[in-house]
Amino acid sequence: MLKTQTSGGGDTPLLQLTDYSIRFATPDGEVQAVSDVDLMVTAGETLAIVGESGSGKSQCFNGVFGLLARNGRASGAARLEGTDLLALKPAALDRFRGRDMAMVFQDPMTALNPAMKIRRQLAETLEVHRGLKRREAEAEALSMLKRVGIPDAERRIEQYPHELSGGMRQRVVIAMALLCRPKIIVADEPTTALDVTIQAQILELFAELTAGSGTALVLITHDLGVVAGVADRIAVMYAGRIVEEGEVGEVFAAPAHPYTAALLASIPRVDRDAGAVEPIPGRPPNLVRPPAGCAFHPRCGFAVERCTAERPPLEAVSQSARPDVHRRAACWRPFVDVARGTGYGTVNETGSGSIGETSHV
Ligand SMILES: Nc1ncnc2c1ncn2[C@@H]1O[C@H](COP(=O)(O)OP(=O)(O)OP(=O)(O)O)[C@@H](O)[C@H]1O
Repeated sequence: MLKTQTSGGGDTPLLQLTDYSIRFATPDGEVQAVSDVDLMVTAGETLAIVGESGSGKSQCFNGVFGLLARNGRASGAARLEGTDLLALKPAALDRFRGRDMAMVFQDPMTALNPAMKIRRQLAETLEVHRGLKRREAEAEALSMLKRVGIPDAERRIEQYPHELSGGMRQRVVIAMALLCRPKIIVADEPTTALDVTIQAQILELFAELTAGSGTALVLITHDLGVVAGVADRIAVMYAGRIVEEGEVGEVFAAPAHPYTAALLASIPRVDRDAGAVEPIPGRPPNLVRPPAGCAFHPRCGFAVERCTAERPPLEAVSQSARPDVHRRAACWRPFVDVARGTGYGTVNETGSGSIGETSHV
């Protein structure tokens, strides 16, 4: 698969989340869905956001797009090229959506109008966001449909969404997102509903179409398999916080946080037999009353007393092979030696199950 060109975390931020939190008011108390996130997305990069179900991946970006449920509230700052999106009035935020930033969801029908032909839906996007005249808009819509690989595009463009397959509908939604030449596209589990061969095609398409265009892609997924092929960087979320962040190859080879290692060990991999898959013990915490200290400590085989009482900050853990890419972990016992390619995952594989002081960085 293709990888997008990127300069990683070193450039001027396109999107910068600072002290960013999301809370939901519920009868049981406040759900701490996203907490104190500091995250940067740079132009042209593909950043994967991964974590178990309920870890806050979707809400984190729903908040950026102003799409939280009524009981939700985002705080901190979410700056797109310096403009704090959280401070904008709905009408102003609306102008950013579609034009500067686009979101692609798992179900393409959330973005498509079932009663409107594809031609009109795509053309309308261009008329509204880029001010194109009808004829121009329709011509560009057709050429984009061809670029996203819809066969027989001249005929398909005259159809309604229900006449297309799921994979084709998702291609239409991607076409719609790309038509406005947004600075950033957030794709939330864009291929989960599709069959496996189509999944790979759609992700390759995304990578191809964003590569070189300067458009940043944030890929939200619980499927670590898709991450390896298309993303440049990865941010791992647990209980609403980023627990590890870094260049994909490095994080996969030498996870610095026990949760990342556990997540990697919990998925089938082509280089290991099926028996090597180890589900993560225990359950994700209740976000109304998250555990004190590190939220992962009740499930962590490496926790020490400090982990139960003090929350570890997200801090640089090593001299990365790519110094322009942040490598951070929120762990009191981060364990990574990039030069030797060791991390928590490699500890498990050698069966030692513990870490030595000398290996700390
Ligand atoms: N409207 C809401 N009211 C209360 N809690 C909510 C609301 N919406 C989401 N949450 C909670 O916020 C937390 C984060 O949810 P989020 O959808 O971001 O998780 P996720 O990591 O994207 O999971 P998934 O992969 O299952 O979509 C979850 O605990 C969820 O139950």
